[in-house]
Amino acid sequence: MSNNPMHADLLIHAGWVLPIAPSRQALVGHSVAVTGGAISAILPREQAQDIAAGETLDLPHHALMPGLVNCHGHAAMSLLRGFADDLPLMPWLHDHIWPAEAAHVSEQFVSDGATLAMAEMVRSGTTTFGDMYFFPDAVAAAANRAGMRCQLSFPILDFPSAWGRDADEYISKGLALRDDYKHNDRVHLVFGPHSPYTLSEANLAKVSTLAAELDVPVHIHLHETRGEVLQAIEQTGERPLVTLNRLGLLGPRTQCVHMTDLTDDDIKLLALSGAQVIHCPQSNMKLASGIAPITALASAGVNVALGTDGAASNNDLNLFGEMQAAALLAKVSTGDATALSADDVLHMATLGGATALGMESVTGSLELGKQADMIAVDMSGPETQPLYHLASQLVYSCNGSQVTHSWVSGKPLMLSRQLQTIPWDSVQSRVATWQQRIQSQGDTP
Ligand SMILES: CSC[C@H]1O[C@@H](n2cnc3c(O)ncnc32)[C@H](O)[C@@H]1O
Ligand SMILES: [Zn+2]
Repeated sequence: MSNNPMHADLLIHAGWVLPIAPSRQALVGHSVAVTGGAISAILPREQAQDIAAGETLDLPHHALMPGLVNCHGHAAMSLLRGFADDLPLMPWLHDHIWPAEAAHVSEQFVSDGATLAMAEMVRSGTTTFGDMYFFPDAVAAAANRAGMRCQLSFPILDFPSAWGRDADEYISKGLALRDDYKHNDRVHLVFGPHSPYTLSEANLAKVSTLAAELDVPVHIHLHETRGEVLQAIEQTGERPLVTLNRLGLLGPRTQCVHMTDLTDDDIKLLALSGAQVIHCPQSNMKLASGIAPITALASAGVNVALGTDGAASNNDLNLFGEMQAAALLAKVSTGDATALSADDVLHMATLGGATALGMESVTGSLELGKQADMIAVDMSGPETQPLYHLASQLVYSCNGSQVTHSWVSGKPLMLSRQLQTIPWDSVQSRVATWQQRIQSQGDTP
C-alpha cells in the first residue's frame, strides 16, 4: 500500500492502522505518511525507516483510523442542549424549540453554538460534519476557523426566521453563500429543504429543478415519525417519499434523514433511486420517533450513514455513542444479534458517511491520495483491555474520550486531547453568557 516516498510532512507510527478501505482489516504496527495534506504511504513500520519526515509521531498504543463523519446535525442547537427534554418531536419543536429559536437565534448565537458543537465533535473523533441551520454563513466561517470539513445545508422553509423571509429568499441567500465558498475544499454548501411538512410542493419542486440543474446535493428530514407519514397521506394521498420521487427529488444526491417509517415498497424505491439514508438512532430513540430499518436498507443496497442530529435532541454529538446505539438498536429491533456488526457500523460512521455526503473520493478511509482526515484512539486504558478485536473495542467499549489526536488534511485539530484550532476558554465563557440569557428570558423574544 505504498508508493514509497522518501519525504513526508508527517509520519505516524501506530499500534494499529484501520484503513476501512480497501480493506476493513486492522494493520498491526503500521505507519502512515502524510504529504501536502494527503496520505502518501501506509506501510509496515519496519519499512517506514527510510522516510524522512518533517515531523514524526510515535503512537504504539493507539489505533489510527479515518476521522468520523457525522452526517446530520444542527450544530448551533448545542446552546439548547437540555433546554427541552423528554418530549415527542412535534410538541418539542412547536412548543419549545421553535419559540426559543424565534427568541434567540442570531448570527452570534449560531457562531457561538456551532463552535461549541465543533469542540465537542473534534474531542469525540468527528472530522467531517453535516449541518442544517439558520445563518449557515456563520457556521461556514466557524468551520473554516476550526479547520473541520463540512457539508452545510442552507435551510429552506416556507416560514420566516431571523435568516430569511420565505423559500425564495432562503434559496437565493444559500446559493450566494455557496458561490462564496466555491473555492473552499473543506466547506461545501448544499440545499437543505427542512422537510415535506414545512415546504409546499411548489417550493420542493423548485429545489428539485435547481438541484438537478446545478448538480448539488439535497439534505432533508424525511419520514421521521409515523405521524408525519400519516399526516402527509391524509393531506396529499401519498407517502412523503413518493411525493419526493414524483417531484424528481429522489436520487443519489438526495440525503434522507431519519427514515423510521418505511414499507417494503419505500425500501425498494430508495434502493432504485440510489438515495442516501442518514440514520440518527439516539435522537430517534429520545424523541420516541421510531426505528429506521437499517439492516433491511443495507441488504437492499442502500448506503446508510450516521448522524447525531442536534444536541437538543440527543443530547450529545458523540459518534462513538451513536455507533454503539446503532449496533444495539439494530440487534434488538430485528431480534438478530448478528445484525450490524462492529465492522459494519464503523464503515457507516466513516466511508458510508463520506459517500452519503458525496465526499468518498476525499475522506472516509485511509487510502493513498485521500486527504489525511484521521484520528488516533488510545487503546491502552482499562476499558479497552484485553484487545482481541479492534473494531469491537472501538464500537462497544470506547466512549469517545479515548480519541487523543485529530487531523484534517494533515492539519492537527487536537493533539494529546488539546484542541489546536478552537479557543476553548473563550467558547466556554460565551456559552455561559448564552445560558444566562436563555435561562432568564426563556422562549420570549
Ligand atoms: C431549518 S434549520 C433546522 C430546523 O430544524 C429543526 N430541527 C431540529 N431537530 C429536528 C428534527 O429532529 N426534526 C425536524 N426538525 C428539527 C431546528 O430546530 C431548526 O428549526
Ligand atoms: Zn435534524
